[in-house]
Order: sequence, then structure tokens, then C-alpha cells
Amino acid sequence: MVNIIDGHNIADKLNIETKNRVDELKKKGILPGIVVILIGENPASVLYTRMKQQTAAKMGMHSVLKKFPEDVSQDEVLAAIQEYNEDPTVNAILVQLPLPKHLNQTEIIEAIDPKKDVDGFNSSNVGKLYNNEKGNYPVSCTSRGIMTLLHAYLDQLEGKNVTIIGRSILVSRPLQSLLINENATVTMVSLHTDNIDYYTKHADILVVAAGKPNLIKKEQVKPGATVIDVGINKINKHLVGDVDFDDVKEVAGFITPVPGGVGPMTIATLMQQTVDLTEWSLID
Ligand SMILES: Nc1nc(=O)c2c([nH]1)NC[C@@H]1CN(c3ccc(C(=O)N[C@@H](CCC(=O)O)C(=O)O)cc3)C=[N+]21
Repeated sequence: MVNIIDGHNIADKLNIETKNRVDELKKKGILPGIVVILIGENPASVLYTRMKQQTAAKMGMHSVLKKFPEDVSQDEVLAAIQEYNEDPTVNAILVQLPLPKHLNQTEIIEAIDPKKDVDGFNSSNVGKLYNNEKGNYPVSCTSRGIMTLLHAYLDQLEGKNVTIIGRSILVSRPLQSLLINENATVTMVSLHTDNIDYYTKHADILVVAAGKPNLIKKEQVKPGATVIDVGINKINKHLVGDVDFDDVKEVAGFITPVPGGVGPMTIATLMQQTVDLTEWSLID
């Protein structure tokens, strides 16, 4: 019997915890603040930034949406980031990706104060994760959200064979680090991999972040495996993942749906990490 991983349920629980932490901070006169910087009018980005803002508002956080037109200059974006870096009411800065092509994404991400880098994309935070450093630092919200889902449904990750399809710096690479830091055995593959089925069939946990709708079928999945679908593809106005859900649920032990799986965890983790950054700013 397949178990469907309920991302909304786990996200709701995390959001309650986060809201309680916000309330505790407020009692001390501290209000966690997040700024989301949105450049241009890509419909998906507009939708996601609105969802992020609404969730932050529901938690009673200070939440700002800073919008720029598509043709904003690099210097204007950098100046805004500088301003928020210095603004004590702002604990978390998120620049919604992808950016318009004329902008230098690396320079923009590197301009964010690492202590306000709520996405964990700044190279100093990426380096800490890579090196499995102890201490407090933010990491990719989608990756951390996937770890929260896995911990909610599986007893342990140590010794598990994990295959990740995809190599993105936003999800797959940070997730690889988080998993190997917990003693899982992680294999990174991609659409360039020869005989990809060999790797998918070996996986106790299969994470699919390839950006290809319905890429994975049941013949490629080990019976009883946990399948995490990171894909978000729009087809005829419907949202589908990278996994053929109806097919793969026949063999999987646990599987995330799209929508309602990883997506809600990304936003809940963003809120969690905004409060983390706020608390950390008080201690170091
Ligand atoms: N700097 C930055 N940080 C991000 O974290 C970031 C980003 N840029 N750019 C875009 C991606 C994508 N992303 C999602 C967040 C929530 C859902 C989500 O909640 N999805 C719902 C469905 C929403 C719908 O109806 O479309 C679900 O899967 O159930 C999906 C995708 C964050 N991203």
C-alpha cells in the first residue's frame, strides 16, 4: 500500500511552530522581518512571491515586497540590497529567481549579507553546508524542506541509498550535502547519465528534480522506495511533477504529490528560516 506524503500537513505543523516562535519573539519586542525582491512580471514568480508574502503576513511577521521593473539596472538592485543589509527591521532577504538575463545573478546573491541570506545561496553559506560546519547558517529552503519531509516519514536516513536526478545549485546540490551529512549514500545523476534506470532502481529514496514532466515510471522505481518529486511543470494549466504519480504510486512505499508535496514545504521552511535568522542575530 502506497503512502502519500502530505506536504500540506507537515508544512502546517511547521508553520504552527514558527508562528509560536514569532509570538515569543514579539513578547520580547522583536519582530522578524523578511523582504522579497521581485524583478519583472513572470507569472510563476508573481504567484510564488505572493504566497510567500501571505504566509509571512499570517504569521504576523514584518513582510515587504520590493518590486522592480524587468529592465531595472544591476546597480539599482545592488543598492536596494545594501539598504536592506543595513536595515535592522529586516532579518531575511530573498531575491526571487530566475532573474532577467541582463542581470548578474551571482553578484546579486553575493551582495546579500550572509546573515540575512534566507535562501542560503550566498557562497559563504553554501561553503559551510558543503563542509558540514557546526553552528548556525541558512540552507536552501527546498532542500531543508525535503529533509523535514523525509524525517517525518522515515525512521533514519543513515545508510540509505539516495539517488538525486538533477544537479541544480538551488535544490539538488544542497540536498546532496544535507543527506551525506546525515550518513546517507547519495548518487547524483542527470538526464546525461547513461543507463539512468540502474541508479533509480537502486534507490531507497529517489529524488527527482530534473524539470521534465512525467519522466519517471514505475519500472524505474524499487518497490517500497520513497519518491520525492521536486518538479513543477505547467501542462494545459495543470501542475504536474517530474514523476508519473499515478503509475509510480503502484510500486512506491511513500510518494509526494504535485501539488501538495515539496512546494508547501519550501514556503514553510522559508518562514522557519526567517525566524532562525532573527534568533541567530540575537546571539551572535
Ligand atoms: N530565491 C528563490 N527562492 C525560492 O525558494 C524560489 C525561487 N527563488 N524561485 C522559484 C522557486 C520555486 N518555488 C516554489 C515555492 C512554492 C511552491 C508551491 O507552494 N507550490 C504549490 C502549488 C502552487 C501552485 O498552485 O502553483 C504546491 O506544490 O503544492 C512551488 C515552488 C520557490 N522558489
